[in-house]
Amino acid sequence: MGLEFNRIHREKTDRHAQRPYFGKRADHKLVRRRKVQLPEGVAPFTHITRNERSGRKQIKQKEEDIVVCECKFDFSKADLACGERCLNVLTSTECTPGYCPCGSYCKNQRFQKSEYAKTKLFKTEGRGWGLLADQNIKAGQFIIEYCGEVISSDEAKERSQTYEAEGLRDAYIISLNASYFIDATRKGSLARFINHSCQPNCETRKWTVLGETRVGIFATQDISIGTELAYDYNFEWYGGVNVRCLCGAPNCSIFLGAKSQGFQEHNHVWEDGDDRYTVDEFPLYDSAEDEPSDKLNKVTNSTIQETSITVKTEYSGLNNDSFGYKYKTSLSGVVGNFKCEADEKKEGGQHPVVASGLRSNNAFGEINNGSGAGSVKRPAKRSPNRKQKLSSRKQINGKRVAQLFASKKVQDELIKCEEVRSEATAKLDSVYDEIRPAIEERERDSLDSLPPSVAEKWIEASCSKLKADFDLYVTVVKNVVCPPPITTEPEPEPKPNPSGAGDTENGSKS
Ligand SMILES: C[S@@+](CC[C@H](N)C(=O)[O-])C[C@H]1O[C@@H](n2cnc3c(N)ncnc32)[C@H](O)[C@@H]1O
Repeated sequence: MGLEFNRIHREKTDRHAQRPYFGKRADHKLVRRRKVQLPEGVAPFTHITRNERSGRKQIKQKEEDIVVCECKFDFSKADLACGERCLNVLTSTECTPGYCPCGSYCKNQRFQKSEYAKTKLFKTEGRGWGLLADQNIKAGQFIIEYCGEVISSDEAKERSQTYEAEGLRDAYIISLNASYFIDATRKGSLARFINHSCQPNCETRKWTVLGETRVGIFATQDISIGTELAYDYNFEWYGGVNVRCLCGAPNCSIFLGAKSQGFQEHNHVWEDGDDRYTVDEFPLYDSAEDEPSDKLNKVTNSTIQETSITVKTEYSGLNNDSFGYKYKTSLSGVVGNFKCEADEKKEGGQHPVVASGLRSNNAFGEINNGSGAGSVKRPAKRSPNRKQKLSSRKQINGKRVAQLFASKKVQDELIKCEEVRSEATAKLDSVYDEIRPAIEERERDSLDSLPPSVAEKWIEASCSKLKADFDLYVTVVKNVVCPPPITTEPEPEPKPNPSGAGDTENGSKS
């Protein structure tokens, strides 16, 4: 039964490869706006479940860039369709409707279908609104997408200044990649209410969905109903006000951004690793509710009622002076960045997000690239004179090194390696020139991943170059450590002397 379905389904999928079978229905779902009930006192914003790009249409994924997984659908295990072993899941890429062998049973379209966990807004002590789990959540579970308006870094900078001037205390700008940000201030999902914690129970991860990069909040541990959701903003501090972190965790860094290099360079941090900082010279934001709160404790309904009274105090007490902003970075107008520092060691390629917080800091930072087929690291930007720069970099020159060896055999071997390496370098440069339009197109569209067809070419050329480098270095080391034995050339045989000169009397040669 399972096999039979598989065959039929595959045919159906293939037949519709030209025009995705589920495409229309799925697209229709994508633009749906969900109504959410917001508690009284929440500043108005438009709730969306899909990122919006001002003045631009959604990107249409090219057919050649669709990555089809190799899952085999089995009716008797329909629940496992595109589970954790699905190639797309492993590479943080969602399956494309109409192309997945599991068809409508595919479980790997969580962003597309907005398969969020149940959550609820509540009022925290001193940290504004927060989001709590309204159901038990399993470790690794997708909780919600961080949706908002996708904007350029220039736009983010401008908006950040405007929000600050308007006296907006909380900020909701996170970075999507080097050039783009998600601003959830005016339009966003409930993820915008998730607070920072130094001991979080969630994290952000980037996924490639229909060719676009999107950010989701995932549970890092089992979370029971009623617990506040929090992730580590991993922000960068660029100067200005030092803001107290009210997460209440035992390992709390005390100030938002305290772990960042900017903060540590600017403030005196005790060298023995003590988490105390001198703050005398810096304006310190003290909210009315400056006491650390028990952030991840279960929140009962009565707490929600009680704390909602605090809101008014907090917002009415808003004083622009308390921010005392100084601008230190090239991103002028930015108080402090909530900069993401991706921790690539974590499972599945984690992608901490930069959250901007006017209550504390405005944010600009960068999420690292994702991993996987759909999100291969973009080759670093090359300047026009990159080739020149490359060649001026200190590198072993195989031909020159060859001259240092006495053995002709070693010299030839090194010269050969050097030639292979030069070819690989030239090939890499030409591949880069070839794929540059695709890279630029992706950058314009705020994608930090390359289409697989382009990425494959780049990876192949990069690997050849790396191998050529490696071979050259290994050859040098090998011959330094174990030089071939120096053999003295055998003496040439003397030519027979027709005149007999040089022959001794007894016939032996002299
Ligand atoms: C993305 S918003 C989170 C939602 C916000 N609490 C609200 O009421 O809309 C980020 C802002 O929340 C506040 N915040 C988040 N975590 C905090 C923490 N651990 N300590 C102090 N303030 C925090 C900061 O003002 C920050 O700018």
